Amino acid sequence: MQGSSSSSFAMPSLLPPIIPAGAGGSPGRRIVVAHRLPLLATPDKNSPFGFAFSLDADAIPLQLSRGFTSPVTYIGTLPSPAQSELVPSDELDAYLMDTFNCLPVHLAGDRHAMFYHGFCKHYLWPLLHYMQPPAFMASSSTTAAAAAFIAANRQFADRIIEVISPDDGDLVVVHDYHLMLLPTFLRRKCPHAGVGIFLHSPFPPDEIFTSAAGVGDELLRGLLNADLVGFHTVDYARNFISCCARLVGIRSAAAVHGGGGHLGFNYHGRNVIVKVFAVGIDLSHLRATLASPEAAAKAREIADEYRGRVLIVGVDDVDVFKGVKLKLLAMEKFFEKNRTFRGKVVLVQINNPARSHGADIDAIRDEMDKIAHRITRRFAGDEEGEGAAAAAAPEILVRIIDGPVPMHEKVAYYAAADCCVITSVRDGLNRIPYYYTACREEFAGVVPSSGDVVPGGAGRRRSNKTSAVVLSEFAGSSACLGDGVIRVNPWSTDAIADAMHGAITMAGEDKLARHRSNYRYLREHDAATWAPAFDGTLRFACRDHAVMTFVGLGFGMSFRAIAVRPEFQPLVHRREEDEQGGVLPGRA
Ligand SMILES: O=P(O)(O)OC[C@H]1O[C@@H](O)[C@H](O)[C@@H](O)[C@@H]1O
Repeated sequence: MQGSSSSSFAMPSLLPPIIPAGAGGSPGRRIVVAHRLPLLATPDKNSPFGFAFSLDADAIPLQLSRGFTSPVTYIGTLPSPAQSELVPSDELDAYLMDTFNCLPVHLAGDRHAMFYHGFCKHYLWPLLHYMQPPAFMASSSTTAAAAAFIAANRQFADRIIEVISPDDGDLVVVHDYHLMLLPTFLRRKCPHAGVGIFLHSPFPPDEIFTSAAGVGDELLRGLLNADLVGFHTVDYARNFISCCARLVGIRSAAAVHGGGGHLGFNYHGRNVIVKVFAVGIDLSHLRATLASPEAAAKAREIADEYRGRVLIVGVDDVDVFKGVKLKLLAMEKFFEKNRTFRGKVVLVQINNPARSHGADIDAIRDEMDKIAHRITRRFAGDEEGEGAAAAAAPEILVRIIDGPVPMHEKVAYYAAADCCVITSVRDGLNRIPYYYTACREEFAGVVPSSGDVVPGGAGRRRSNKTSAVVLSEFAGSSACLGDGVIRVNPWSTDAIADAMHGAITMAGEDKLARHRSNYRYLREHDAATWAPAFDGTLRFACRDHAVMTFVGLGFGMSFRAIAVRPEFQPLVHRREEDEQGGVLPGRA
């Protein structure tokens, strides 16, 4: 029984090919572990489980598994709301494994809430986004949240232990910050496991990370218990290395440069490689979405609705770090500064549903609504200049769409937009500029160009195979796209407003050159390129596992006394036991 898909059009197979071990692919399986399984769950009375399941094509771990040449097993929690509502059973586990290669981790409701909302989203997420968490450490609820985080990471590791066979070449690929402690638990029970972890979040400088008193060093050790630690950018990798030097005592002099553009540590006699990997978008899946009748119909609807106006698009999670308030304030400034554009430019801001909750999330929504209404109140119907008579009086200048918006509608907005604006104050990568650029290229022709309302563009129909991206310098993707984007400091609303103006009035050749440069990057770094790169480095990092000997604590290590929070104490005690002759992480 296959769960119903969220969209009605046909998709190419999303699962990586099933290749029997030893049949030409890399040996062993890849056990891909993430907080969530790459599944969608919709309530379904006809299903024995109460939910119908389908693969979630937008799940990053699924997209990034496309390039593996080994069979893949996914481990993670069930999608919401199944995670909290479904009663675990062997039948369910067997069904998900048989149908989707998915093995669920059943975290009890309270534990999951404390793990995810309590520790991950309210503590780790701000910390990794360079925010010190002072209130957290004093709170008593924190102890429970930290304990849930530890217990959840252990439970994930236990699930891996049930299926891993290191001697057959199985390797574990862990996604993201929720599971930073997982390698510690896994290595205790399975010292020879080959483990790589990729952080999709930023990683802060040591000055910030030290504020996680009594927690940070164990998180670092968790990462160091992997064989490969991957990041989006060189800055995050460098920050991680300086945190390791400061909190765990690994002297940077002990880090050795590897041939493949990576840094290597010797941690307890084991090689640990730190490396940057490009994460792109799944172009083949995007093309299938763009080819759907739903996308074309939506694109035509958008073109009709915004005909004669320049469309700016923004798509963001509702999250304090996405800088959406700054974006709206900049839009207000843009209309203040550019009277001739009043009535001729509209911002459509799509808010993805928040995955967490709290006063900060509610506050963002309220502020966005207030600013959007104020912009319309101040500037709607106030247009002037040559096109004033012709332009229909706009009802709104900023339209906020509070998600969920299906992918086929998002791609239609991207394809129709003359400019995309992302103003995160801190962001691991942010692939929205990638999607926008790809949709402009791949969907050209379906949506009429609005070039005729841009000064200098009158009378000319510009090709849609062009795009303009205004991107925060604090988003990881700005380092990847380089000069293809107009880079801004999002803390300056003047700078954003000027960048928006620059983007929509940019000379055609300049715009085309930037678009081509961005699109080339997307083609060269398709999501399918991640797995071979990560897998190859992981296998290289694990090459000595079979013959590893204990090098000794003295090598490149010096420990200093760090006060450890009580809930993290069990980890430390175990480590001390290990160092006294037990199972030392990575020791043969
Ligand atoms: O918000 P969550 O559920 O903790 O998920 C975090 C991840 O969410 C993804 O959407 C982002 O692309 C990642 O960069 C990020 O790390």
